[in-house]
Amino acid sequence: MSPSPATNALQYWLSEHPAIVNFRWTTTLWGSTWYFLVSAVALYILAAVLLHLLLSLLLSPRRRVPLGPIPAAHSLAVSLLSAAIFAGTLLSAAAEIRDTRWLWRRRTKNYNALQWLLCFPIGTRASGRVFFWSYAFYLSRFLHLLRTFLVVLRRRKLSAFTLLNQSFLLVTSFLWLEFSQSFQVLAILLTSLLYAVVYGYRFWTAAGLPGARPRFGFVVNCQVVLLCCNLVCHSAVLLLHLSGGGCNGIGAWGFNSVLNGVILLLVFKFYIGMRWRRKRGSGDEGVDGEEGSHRRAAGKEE
Ligand SMILES: CC(C)(COP(=O)(O)OP(=O)(O)OC[C@H]1O[C@@H](n2cnc3c(N)ncnc32)[C@H](O)[C@@H]1OP(=O)(O)O)[C@@H](O)C(=O)NCCC(=O)NCCSC(=O)CC(=O)O
Repeated sequence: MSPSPATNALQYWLSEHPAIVNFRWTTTLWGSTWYFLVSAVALYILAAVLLHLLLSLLLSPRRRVPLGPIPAAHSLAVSLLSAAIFAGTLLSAAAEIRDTRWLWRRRTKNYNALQWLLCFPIGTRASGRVFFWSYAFYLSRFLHLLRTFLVVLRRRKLSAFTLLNQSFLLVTSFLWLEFSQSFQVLAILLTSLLYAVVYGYRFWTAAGLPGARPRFGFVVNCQVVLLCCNLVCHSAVLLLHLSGGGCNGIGAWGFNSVLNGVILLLVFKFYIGMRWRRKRGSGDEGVDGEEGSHRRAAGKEE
């Protein structure tokens, strides 16, 4: 059975368009220099802290800044963009495996698609389809950062975790491209799927769509699942690196593993604390999603 015109169009726009196939990570691309990365992270942290301090000086701690439909629109935009990145990466990875399998097989016998997803052959360059989507993921981080400012305005909350987590993710996605790091295809698939689900949920609850009931611990539960999957994949990368001919970008991978380990510890600490508080019967703002805690707070204020 031949694919439908809609499937063909999707395939073309997500994995066969010349801009995708001929993509190359070069210093002429927006955001591709170390100077830009360091400035962006510093500016983000500074702007978030300044906004938080400014609001603390100008408004009482319980006063929230109403933002109307902006948080819901932002959640919808992040969710749709993440779903597009997920679909693009999936189709591009399939096309890349189909087109380059012969090349890796020539170098290493029995090298299969799963191994390629976990461990790029040494000498892999940041060009072609999957790196196009890696760049799209890196750019999408900037849209993602806006949420920190929306949370500061609406919930009057700024946690060190958020600053750390968002900065780490920006650095991680830059390193993926800069060092053609192994495992990035799987990491993008898992992370963009998580964003599509978490932000879809945030949009759904914010817009009050049918069945929109904030669920206790939804975001942190999703986070724990993702980080556990990452842990399993990281172990597999290490195993392949040590047992085979080595994986490309292993230095960047080691650095990202440390960042991931720090986030994993913070999330687990938060998760255990949240469960423990729930057991003792005291609620915790923010564990059932932004919209739920916002609505509770709004209810208290009204
Ligand atoms: C789940 C997320 C969508 C959450 O993102 P957000 O956009 O809400 O941003 P955020 O950073 O402000 O996170 C806030 C949420 O974290 C949860 N949370 C967990 N631990 C927390 C802690 N210690 N302090 C405060 N909040 C904490 C809360 O439930 C809160 O949700 P709320 O505010 O609703 O209560 C995602 O950003 C995330 O954290 N992903 C896990 C890290 C990740 O993706 N790693 C992949 C890297 S792959 C990789 O690195 C591969 C490689 O090594 O190469």
